[in-house]
Amino acid sequence: MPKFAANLSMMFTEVPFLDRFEAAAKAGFKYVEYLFPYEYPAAELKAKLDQYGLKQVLFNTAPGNVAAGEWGVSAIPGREAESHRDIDRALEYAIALECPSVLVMAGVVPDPKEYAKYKQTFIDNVRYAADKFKPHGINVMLEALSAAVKPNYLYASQYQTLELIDLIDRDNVFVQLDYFHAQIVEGNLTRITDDVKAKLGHIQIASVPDRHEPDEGEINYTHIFNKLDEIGYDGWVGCEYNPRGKTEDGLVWFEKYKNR
Ligand SMILES: O=C(O)C(=O)[C@@H](O)CO
Ligand SMILES: [Mg+2]
Repeated sequence: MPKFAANLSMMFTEVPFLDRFEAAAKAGFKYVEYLFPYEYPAAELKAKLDQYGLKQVLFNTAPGNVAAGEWGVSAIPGREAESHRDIDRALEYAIALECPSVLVMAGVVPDPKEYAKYKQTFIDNVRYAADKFKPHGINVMLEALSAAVKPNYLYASQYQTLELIDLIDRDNVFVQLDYFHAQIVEGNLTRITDDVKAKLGHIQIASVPDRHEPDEGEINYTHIFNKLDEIGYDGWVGCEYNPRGKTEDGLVWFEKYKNR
């Protein structure tokens, strides 16, 4: 059965960020992921992980100017120096946190006519990340985002992710398959799982359409978790959902998985 990671950006938001490590551990999680570590010194975050016996499995490169609609800068032509700085900073955190994977955020493409330039910029910057991460055994994740969450993000389909990975041509770049986005964009989740399995590096889950616990809505997660066992997936599954109510109250689905 999959190893589940609590997403501390979305779960346990009843308490301040630094208290969410304890809350996740108390709820039975052994692994955590979250969007960004950069507001805190890495040593402070590592101390929290160690104190509660947790392993960090994923975080993202910096998002750029979120208030201005940005969601990553690594695809934006002219922002290469900033992208490289963000990647270098992410690497420092990944080493300090002993985190095996970092999602390199691409960014939105404001004008579809510019798409090819953005795509090539992203390919070049991800190659930079992959080459910097490689000696440390750290992997780069690429995640397709649905327009429902981030309109005009560089890529929305799992098949675009696969094409990008092919073009980037580095052996430490993998698919981060978020079933929430994949269901909205293309469905066919069983086939998608088979199609990406050779390059599958990380998974995220939530119900569709409401992005709640994985026990309601369009996706049959019992089937998905069995499918992940069938393909021999041994990575992590990030619980990237907005709890319906109090986080702990929504964890009934997790009971049978929590000792893994
Ligand atoms: O939005 C998501 O889904 C994510 O996983 C974020 O980390 C990146 O947009
Ligand atoms: Mg996601």
